[in-house]
Amino acid sequence: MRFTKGHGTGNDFVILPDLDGALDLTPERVAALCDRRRGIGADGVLRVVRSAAATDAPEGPEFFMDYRNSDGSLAEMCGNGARVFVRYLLEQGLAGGSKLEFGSRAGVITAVADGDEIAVAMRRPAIVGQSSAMLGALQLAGQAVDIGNPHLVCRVPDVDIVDLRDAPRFDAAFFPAGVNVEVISGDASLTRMRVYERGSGETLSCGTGACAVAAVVLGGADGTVPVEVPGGRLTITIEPDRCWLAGPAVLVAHGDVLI
Ligand SMILES: N[C@@H](CCC[C@H](N)C(=O)O)C(=O)O
Repeated sequence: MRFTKGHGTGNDFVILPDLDGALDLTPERVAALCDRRRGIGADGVLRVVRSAAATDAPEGPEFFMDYRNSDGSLAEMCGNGARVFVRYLLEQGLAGGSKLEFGSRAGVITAVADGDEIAVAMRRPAIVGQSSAMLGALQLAGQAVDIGNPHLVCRVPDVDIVDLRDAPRFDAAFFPAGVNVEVISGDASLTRMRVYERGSGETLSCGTGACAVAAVVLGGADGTVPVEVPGGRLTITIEPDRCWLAGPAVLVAHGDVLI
């Protein structure tokens, strides 16, 4: 099976071309591919499939991004994955031009490529309430944000001192499908963020997380926020009816996988 490896600000993915939807991509296979010692290693898998061959693709675009977390679970959306997916479509000649659309479980995504940067427009993040999470013995209050997938954004004095090795405990009644937990410091001129992703653990970056963070930092208003993550920098622009996530997206290898 052919694969490509890519990343967006260090949030890394195994990309599997499966244009006709023939692949049996079980959760176990995804977890094996993402295993950093016994597999290729990644935060998630991006299956590239024609919308006509996908069961959950929205009407319209030719291609569908089937995203899976590294534990094999499905997620509604992956912002960095979307940017890397676009880089793959462009580099493989499956799409052309600087503006394109593709399908995701969160609906149709618009993308714009500009040199090293790829920006994707997702739905506008909605602040949906308050909740809290326990990180070890540390209890953090936060704001819950929905951008297709669920996030809890918690302000801390210094993101570097938070221990994200273990999964945060959260209110399962509030987040019945689980949650991605972001810790942030700074302000709208530059926000620092670390994240523990549902289904993947701590990652170097999370695009939808950065959008959720921007919504909280801007207090629900429109605007642009640079978000610094351990893997680099993302720029988030919230408009009245959508949210742009911009940053680098890179392919690093092509190969054959035997597992
Ligand atoms: N890394 C992603 C988010 C991937 C999905 C997330 N772990 C979830 O389960 O919701 C991003 O860049 O947005």
